[in-house]
Amino acid sequence: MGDDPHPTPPPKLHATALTRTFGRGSGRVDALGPVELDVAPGEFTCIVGPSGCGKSTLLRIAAGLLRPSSGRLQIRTDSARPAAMIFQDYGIYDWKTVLANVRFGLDVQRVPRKEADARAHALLARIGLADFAQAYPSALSGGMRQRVALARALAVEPEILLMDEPFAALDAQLRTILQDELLELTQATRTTTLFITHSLEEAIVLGDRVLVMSSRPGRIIAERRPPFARPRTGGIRDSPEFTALKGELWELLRGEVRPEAVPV
Ligand SMILES: Nc1ncnc2c1ncn2[C@@H]1O[C@H](COP(=O)(O)OP(=O)(O)OP(=O)(O)O)[C@@H](O)[C@H]1O
Repeated sequence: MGDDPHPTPPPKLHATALTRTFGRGSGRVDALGPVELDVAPGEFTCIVGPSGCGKSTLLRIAAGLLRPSSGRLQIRTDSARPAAMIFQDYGIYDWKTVLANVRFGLDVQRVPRKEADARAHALLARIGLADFAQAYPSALSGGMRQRVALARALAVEPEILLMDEPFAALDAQLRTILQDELLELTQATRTTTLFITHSLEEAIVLGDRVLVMSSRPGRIIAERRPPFARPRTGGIRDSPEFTALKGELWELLRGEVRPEAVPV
């Protein structure tokens, strides 16, 4: 066999036979799996699935916040800061200024103050918050707070970005705006991302791949690749391909969302 001039890079995230249960005996809940999942470097993977199917559990295992019950999940790391996570509730510190919040991970990494400030200011400018560097989060709207959380996560140039319903608390218009901003940012940085959402629209706009999970215990039951070249913009929402894929994904999900409620 000759050497392949373009070998496929190993996945950034690799999960195999991954399961998680909570509790014991009659209180036992099979929350997740078995899940097989590979995420390639630079790939933006979205996961959609019914409520309670184990999506957050999967992400928390990826972030190292929770241990699997069986199987394993590996993140291939080239740096000391493998993963950054963003939650729905922002997770930013109210007692720190916006600048200090964005710089937080860099301070932990002991990046020299001057360089850390420069990187934080550059990111704030990019997300339209340059004028708020010295403000405290209490002075910001929900959308602005989530932008700060995003800037803080990206500042450390993570190997993989883990996002759990980051826009769920925002109103529809703001959500669309932040989707477009995240699209632009991640297309520029090519950050490997695992993104959980209830919104099919969000998954199609952002994802290289959309994975559909079954009801609990969540397994991956389908994969679709939105047929939109990169760099793409939010304008794809208006295309017939978008509407068709959204319909197809909804059909896949429909059987999983509270199956007991579906009339026979
Ligand atoms: N710490 C825990 N102890 C006991 N059960 C848990 C725990 N964490 C999650 N569960 C259960 O595991 C299942 C999966 O929860 P998880 O939060 O991962 O689902 P999800 O798909 O993220 O849900 P949602 O979309 O509603 O946020 C649920 O039935 C939940 O009640």
